Amino acid sequence: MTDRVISPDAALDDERLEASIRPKRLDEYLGQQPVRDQLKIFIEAAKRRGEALDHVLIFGPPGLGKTTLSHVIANEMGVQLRQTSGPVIERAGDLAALLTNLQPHDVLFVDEIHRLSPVVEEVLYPAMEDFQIDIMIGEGPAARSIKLDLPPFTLIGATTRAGLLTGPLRDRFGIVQRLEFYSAGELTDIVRRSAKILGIACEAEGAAEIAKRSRGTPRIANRLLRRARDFAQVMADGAITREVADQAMGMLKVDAEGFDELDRRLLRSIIENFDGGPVGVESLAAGLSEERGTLEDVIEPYLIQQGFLIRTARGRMASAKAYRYLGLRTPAGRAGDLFAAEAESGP
Ligand SMILES: Nc1ncnc2c1ncn2[C@@H]1O[C@H](COP(=O)(O)OP(=O)(O)OP(=O)(O)O)[C@@H](O)[C@H]1O
Ligand SMILES: [Mg+2]
Repeated sequence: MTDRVISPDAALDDERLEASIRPKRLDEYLGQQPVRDQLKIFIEAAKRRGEALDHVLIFGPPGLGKTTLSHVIANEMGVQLRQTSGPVIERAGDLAALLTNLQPHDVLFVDEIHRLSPVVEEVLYPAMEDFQIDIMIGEGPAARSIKLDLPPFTLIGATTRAGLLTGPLRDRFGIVQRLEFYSAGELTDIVRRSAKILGIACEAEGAAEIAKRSRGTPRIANRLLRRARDFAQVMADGAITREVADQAMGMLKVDAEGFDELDRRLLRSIIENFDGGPVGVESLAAGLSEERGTLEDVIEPYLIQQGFLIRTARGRMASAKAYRYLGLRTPAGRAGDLFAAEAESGP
């Protein structure tokens, strides 16, 4: 895993500071309006009926707020949250122990739920559907299976890509929420909120500058805010103005699009080594010495969302926007040429 300032993966110092700025209630959870609107209703309805909330599947790229949202849901429901993750639950017995220790209506949060073993998944199905599990007692010919009743609970599963889940598991979630990249306006609000909590002097324009370069990701926005604070304290008078934010980002080599060296290398590699694509994800990953999963989960989604990268059935292609971004001429017949032609014929 690359160590880069705009990595959406959590770093150690993130973990500590994030605890203080992580939203606890739905109205502190900024952006993701459709998700919030829906959950508000589902939570209210479940509470009025005195039931556990239906199982929730949350998916979206790293750092967009899946874990945060799970805690928010438990808080709003007024229940405890137990946290685990797919790879940690090795045996069916581990899952049984977790489930039988829940209080009625509690949330069991399973991060990286796409990494559950098939055996554990089998146990999960009746637990989710009927609040029952079958466990084996004893071994050999004396072994027998007994049914245990579970308290009604809510399973919240998080994953970076819903496509990695098996069909039967996915079907057992009543509520499926997809998190989208945040707009610059939403991220500005998030930066301002975090600055306030951390006691950082940050002007509105400084916050906007940080937001623009955060790859649509709150975790990155909060991290860039802290780096801008360092810069402001040492190189300026402590306040994060637009200029200070701009200089700090320049020093960190995060450009105006929020891209760093790795993004640029990826786009340049497609163009220079693979003739603009299409190129298969494996070849691309090998060329960059990155893991395929990192490429697909961490680097690509934002480049695709922003229209720099196109995913086709035959592989990845650099768009005309990518050529322009790198200051290269767009070859004829490239996707998005229309825009390039318009842009070039302008004043
Ligand atoms: N909607 C939001 N409003 C304000 N801050 C947010 C929001 N979503 C996330 N954050 C901030 O971003 C940080 C990262 O979010 P979180 O850890 O929930 O991401 P994640 O999707 O679980 O990432 P991963 O895939 O790495 O587990 C949180 O600590 C929180 O401070
Ligand atoms: Mg998480």
